[in-house]
Amino acid sequence: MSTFVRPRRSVLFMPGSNARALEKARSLAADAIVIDLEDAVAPDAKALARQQIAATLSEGGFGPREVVVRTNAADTPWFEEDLAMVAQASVRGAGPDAVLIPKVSDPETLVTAGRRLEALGAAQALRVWAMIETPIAVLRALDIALASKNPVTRLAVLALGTNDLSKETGARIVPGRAPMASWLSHCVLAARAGGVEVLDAVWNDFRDLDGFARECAEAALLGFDGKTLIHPSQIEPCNAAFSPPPAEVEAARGLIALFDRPENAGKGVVQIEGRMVERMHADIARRTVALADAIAARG
Ligand SMILES: CC(C)(COP(=O)(O)OP(=O)(O)OC[C@H]1O[C@@H](n2cnc3c(N)ncnc32)[C@H](O)[C@@H]1OP(=O)(O)O)[C@@H](O)C(=O)NCCC(=O)NCCSC(=O)C[C@H](O)C(=O)O
Ligand SMILES: [Mg+2]
Repeated sequence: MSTFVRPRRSVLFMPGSNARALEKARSLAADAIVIDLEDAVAPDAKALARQQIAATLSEGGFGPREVVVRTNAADTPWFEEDLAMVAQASVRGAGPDAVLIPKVSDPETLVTAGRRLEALGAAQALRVWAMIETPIAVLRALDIALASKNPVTRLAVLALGTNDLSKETGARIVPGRAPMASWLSHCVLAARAGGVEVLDAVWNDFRDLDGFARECAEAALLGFDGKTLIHPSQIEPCNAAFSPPPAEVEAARGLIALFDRPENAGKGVVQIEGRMVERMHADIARRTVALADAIAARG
């Protein structure tokens, strides 16, 4: 049985209006980059940023990095043009891998956006990612995640936005994130129920790499696939936190081999050095190995 995994450990945001950052992104070790048209671009710079992003997409050169464009929110005057730019790039064969829609608060927004992409002729391969960053979005995270079952939505990933959540709720962003911990776990659970991946939110204090490393470790324990980032210095510690450690990969290979032995073919449970392992552990092990192999393939 083969398991396909696309690493999304480190997902770096950059303003679509920042040519230097866009150029740098081609050589950074992030698994994915998100070129932003929303918060990182001032209202009077939106049109220019859109043009710059279209040109950047045409130029390409991002190698194995997944390329994502964040539009403005669906209820803003910029959304239609943002989506059209992405769709047109996609029609030219120079589209990003995905479009990230901020402030998604219900599944209907994803259905409408998906239909619009279809009408604009966007390639089927273009995926949609949704930001969960409003109180209603957290409360409806399961409905939003389950929208992935409707192919028109193209939904593949949920990304948390704790800056907006803090703004909307008054909950503070503090080390350990106790005020938001239940929301984060709830969103991980919802994403898994919907069969989509889920990314933790950004860490704003980009000079504090120790605090950042602690938050990455917490996010990995919570079950996030990776974390969104704002600065290149965050990539390496983030990749380290979300990569399976070599000992875990070795143990996973051993476990798979054990279940593959002819004498264990009919067994649902075996033991390794006094520890019970079931076939579900072999499934987890296959994912670990697939992720490790995909990371190794990136060099
Ligand atoms: C935060 C920054 C404005 C800091 O930028 P800067 O002052 O240029 O930092 P440095 O001098 O330390 O930069 C060193 C070099 O690295 C390049 N750089 C910096 N940031 C990026 C980046 N994000 N991508 C690519 N390259 C980057 C600089 O150009 C320097 O290069 P060099 O010239 O070779 O020395 C800046 O980091 C920044 O703009 N970050 C991204 C901000 C952003 O996109 N924000 C929106 C997403 S976060 C969000 O929306 C939250 C969410 O929605 C929520 O609700 O929580
Ligand atoms: Mg936000």
